[in-house]
Parts: sequence; structure tokens; C-alpha cells
Amino acid sequence: MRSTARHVCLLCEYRASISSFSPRLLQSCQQTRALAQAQRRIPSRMSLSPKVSRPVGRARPDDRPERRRTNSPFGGLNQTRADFRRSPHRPSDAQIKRTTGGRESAQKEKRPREPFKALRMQRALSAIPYERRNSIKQKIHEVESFDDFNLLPIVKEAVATQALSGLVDISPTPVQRLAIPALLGNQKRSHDPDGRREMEQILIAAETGSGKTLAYLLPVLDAVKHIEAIDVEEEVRRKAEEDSKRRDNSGFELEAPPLSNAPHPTTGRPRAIILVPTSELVTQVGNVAKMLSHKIKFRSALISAAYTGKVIRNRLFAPTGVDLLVCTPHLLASIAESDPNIMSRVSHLVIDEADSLLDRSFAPSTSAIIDKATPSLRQLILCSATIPRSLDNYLRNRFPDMRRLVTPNLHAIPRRVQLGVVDVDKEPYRGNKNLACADTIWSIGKQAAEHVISHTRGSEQTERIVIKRILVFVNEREKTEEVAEFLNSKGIDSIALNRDTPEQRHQETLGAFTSSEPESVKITTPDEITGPNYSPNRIAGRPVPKRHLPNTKVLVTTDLGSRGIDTVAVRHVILYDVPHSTIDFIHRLGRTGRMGRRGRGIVLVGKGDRRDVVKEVKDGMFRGQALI
Ligand SMILES: Nc1ncnc2c1ncn2[C@@H]1O[C@H](COP(=O)(O)OP(=O)(O)OP(=O)(O)O)[C@@H](O)[C@H]1O
Repeated sequence: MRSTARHVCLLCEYRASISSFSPRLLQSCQQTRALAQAQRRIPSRMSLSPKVSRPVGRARPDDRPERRRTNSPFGGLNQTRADFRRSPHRPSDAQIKRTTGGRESAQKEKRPREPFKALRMQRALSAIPYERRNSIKQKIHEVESFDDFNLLPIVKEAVATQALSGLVDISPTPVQRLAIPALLGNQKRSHDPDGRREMEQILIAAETGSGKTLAYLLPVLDAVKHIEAIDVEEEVRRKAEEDSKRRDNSGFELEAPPLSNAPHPTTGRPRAIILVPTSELVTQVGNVAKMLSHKIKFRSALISAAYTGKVIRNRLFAPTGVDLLVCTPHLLASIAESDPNIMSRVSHLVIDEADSLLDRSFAPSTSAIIDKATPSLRQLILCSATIPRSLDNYLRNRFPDMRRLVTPNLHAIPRRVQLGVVDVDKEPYRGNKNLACADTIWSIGKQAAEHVISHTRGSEQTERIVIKRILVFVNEREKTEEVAEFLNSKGIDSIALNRDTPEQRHQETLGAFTSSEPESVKITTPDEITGPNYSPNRIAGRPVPKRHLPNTKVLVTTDLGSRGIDTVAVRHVILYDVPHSTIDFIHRLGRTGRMGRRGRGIVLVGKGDRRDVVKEVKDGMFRGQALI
């Protein structure tokens, strides 16, 4: 029943109602679905197989259904029966009053426990009322296509042919429906002929993997093109004036040097700046901008600590000019100290991953940049997947008039991402987290091996399996090397990434996890993966792996890999350590299930870990609720 409830409610998006699930709601949901299908003629969605809860693998010889191991990465997932004890029927206030005879103390006992009791103690995130979320949902419902936006035709064309090329039926995501018109509307005001410019302050907050980059990039590029057109007009007028003056004084003055030799006015003075926390994100966002520039025709420069001083100087001070600069705050703040004019022309400043860039480690550099850019700024755009309470307080104090654009599902982990829990203290791990992690990865690999693709070339037939890319998150950077080494010793292809890894290697390491191209390996014998010799107990303690898991690639990382990286190819995320807060849960689990894809998170819970927090996050995800 649980899977039916999940399914039906996913279809008609009654996320809030899932907690009060009842047969009547189910019926109404089915009706809504039938109606929606008839009206929109959408194809029927996938329905779960009745075998979904059965473990994968060979059938048992006696044909008895096999019991699923409960303490395993997939224990408790894909159930076909609802566990009603977990979601009790909530009695109404009137019912409680009737059954307790109006006694206050008895009423308190009868009332079900408030959800998120453990998370309430941490309370890391700023609350967004559900009424506000619902009203936004209705508002954005009307926008269906990028053509509905007042963007320049060339910008619209670049979305389909460059940024989202290869996709059919392109439509804007909720954050794009919300942010693009709002940012465009504001730009019109900033072009007022009276010359009075007020800096617009906007916060865009939307769930991970929901397309925030395009949500701010398209309106910013649209504005850059408008400003460029105005600048060109002014330049032509100025040139004409200079020419006529020169003609008037031609008898008395030496001829001025030809203007074509002068550097472009935007050389070292970009019109728009995007700040991101890491060099990987500079490359990621910069690549999207570069793709768009092929159609929209603007000049972009990417600078970060991954490049040499010479490359940075050449890009920033290119004689052809810079329209858009993508960089990290520390680097830009240090350049601005030696060249304060670097921000003299910037009209649009975007602070992506604002929750990180305005926290303690980045705030001094980011604030210094905002201060320097403010005199020329038309729009200050902050963008984030979470609004921590610290950011909320900072914005209330520093930018009390900031407009907040928040999507209906902010702070909720998408319901298409399932969370499995492995108890490290139980058998067969007995407190050995490394072993639990290795076993989990082997289970994923073995499960993936069920999906073998056969290739026939001429008379030769080969079998290949798709490589699963798995992210393992730890809390401390020292742990990354240790865990990666252990996994390698167990025959799992693993690599560590932390702040001590040389910058140049970051991109290369992440490349395999951000590419959407499927990778596959040839297998010689099925036993290579699913053979009967595998046992986590037997591989423990062996210095050299006797067996190798060829169809997985694992990246062990810290928070460094959890912010903004578009790991579209990742289906599985393992939380080796229980994250410190819901903010980290959202960002780490946000590396899977991106842009409508399905994903799985597996959290390893051991001694001293907050099991109550994990349970509440899991319940919240099951209900599609926003975490707190
Ligand atoms: N309208 C769209 N339709 C389909 N795919 C899209 C659309 N907009 C963006 N995408 C794709 O979605 C993926 C995620 O986008 P993006 O990195 O901007 O997400 P995000 O919200 O910034 O995530 P995070 O919070 O993790 O930084 C990208 O691969 C992007 O190409």
C-alpha cells in the first residue's frame, strides 16, 4: 500500500496530503490522475512491478520467496506494503477531546508527537510557510515554455540549441518559471531613461539540481546584450562628435590616434560577474556560459586558483574585452585590492551558492566585493539551494528589502530519492564502518550486474555492464584518503577528493562523475561480479583483493563535492558519516536525483550517530516534506 500511496500522490503532486493518507484520498488522487491524463493526453506513468520488493539475483531452487536482509543498503526500500505503524492516523482535536473527557493532561498524551522532534533541536533552516509555497505553485503553473519569457530571441534560441541541446520537449523548471520573469521585469526598470538606478536585490532559492544556473544566467545575459546595445549607440554618437570636433579644429591640432588601437572598454572591467565557491564550479558554470556564447555572442572569462597568474591576466585583460566573469571570491577580492577599477562597470553581480559564500569562511571576501560593486550595480542576485538561519539573519540585517523568490519544494529532498539505512553496529559489520561501506558498494555493483547489455559486432557477441558512479561523503577531509584506500584494498575502484588535492586534479577527478555519457565495461564471466565467492567477512583483512568489482567508480569526498557540482550520472550517494545538519543532508543527497532522475542515498549509522535525526530525515523524505 505504501508504494501505491507514494505513486499516486507523486502523480497528482499532493505532497502535503501524503501524511494524512487515507483510502478516500487515494480514490481522489486516482480520479485526478485520470482527469489530468484525459485533459493533457499524457502517457501513463510507470507503475511498480509486483516483484519490486523481491531481491534481485537467481531464483531460489525451491521457489520460496527469499527474505530480504533488513540490514542492507536496500532493506526497507521498494516495499509493496505500507507500514502503517510509521504513519499513524492523526486524530482531530475534537476526537481527542471526546476520548479524554476534556482533561488537559490526557489530551497532551493522546496528541501525536510533533514531526521533526530531533531536527527541531538543530533547526538549521529558515522556515517557509506552506501557504506561501502553495501560492507560488499556482503562480508558476501558467508558464509552460521558454517562449513565454520576454527574453531576446537569440537567448531563447541558445537555450534549445546550446544549453539544453539534445533534449526534446524542453520546458522551464519551477525555479526558471519563477526567477526569469522576475529578473527580466526588474531589468526594464533599471533601463529607465531618467537615469535613476536603484540596485535590485533578489534571492533565488530552489532545491538542488533544479536548473538554478540557467534561471539567473539567461536574464543576466539578456541584460548584458541590452547594455551592450546601449553602449554601442553611445560609442557611435561619441565617435561622431569627436570626428566633427576634429574636422572643426583640423587646421590647429595633430590628428588623434585611430580608435581601433584602443582596448575595449570592458577590458579588465566586466559587465557581469558570477561568484562561485570553488574552481570546479567556475569551470562548470563557465562551460554553460561558453556554450551559450556561441549563439548569443558575448565574451566570457573563467578565472580561479586552478589557472596560472599569466592565464588569469590574459583572460581578464584581453583586448577584446570581458562581458561575463566567472570566478571565486578570494581571487577576485585579491585582484580588486591591486586594481580597484575591476568592478567599476559591473551591472550584475550573481552570488551562486550564497549559503556558502556568505558563511564565516567566505563572508569577508564576498562582502568586500559587494561593497566595491554596489555603486554601479543594477542587480545583486543571490542564489542558493538552502536558506540556513544564519543566511536568513544576515540578509534581514544587511539587505532588508531583498526580494525572495522561493520554489514550492525548497528544503524538501525529492521523493524520487530513496534513503536506505545500514546499521553498522549490527551483523555482519560489528561496528566496522569501512567494511559496511565496501559491502554496500559491492551490493550496488552486484545489483547493477543484473543489467547486462549485449553487443553484437559481426559474429562476435560481447556482454557489457554500465559503470555505476557512486559518491561517498565523509565529514572530515582526513577520512577521504583512508576510506578510499580501504575500498581499493577491497577491489573497488576509488579515489579521494578533498581540499588538499591539487587544484589541477579536481576537474579531472570530477569529470567521470559529471559526464552524462554512460560508460560501460566488458565482462568476461558473470562470476566476476555475482559469483558465490563474495562475502564481506572473507575479504576483510586481506591486503590484496582477490576479486575486483569492475563496474563501479567511487569518489570519496567531503562537502567540497557536495555544493553545486552537477553530478547527473550519479545514482547512488553513500553518507559514510551522518551529516552534521539538514543543510548537509540536502546538499549531499542533492548530488543524486537531479533534474527528475531517480536516486538512492544510503546512510551508514554507527555508534554515537544521531539515529533519531536520520529517522526523521527519512520520514520527511518519504512524506515529501521540507526539512527544518
Ligand atoms: N529546463 C530544463 N530542462 C531540462 N534540464 C535542465 C533544464 N534546466 C537545467 N537543466 C539541467 O539540469 C541540470 C542541473 O542544473 P543546475 O546545475 O543549474 O542545477 P542547480 O539547481 O544549480 O543545482 P545545485 O543546487 O546542486 O547547484 C543541468 O544538467 C542542466 O543542464
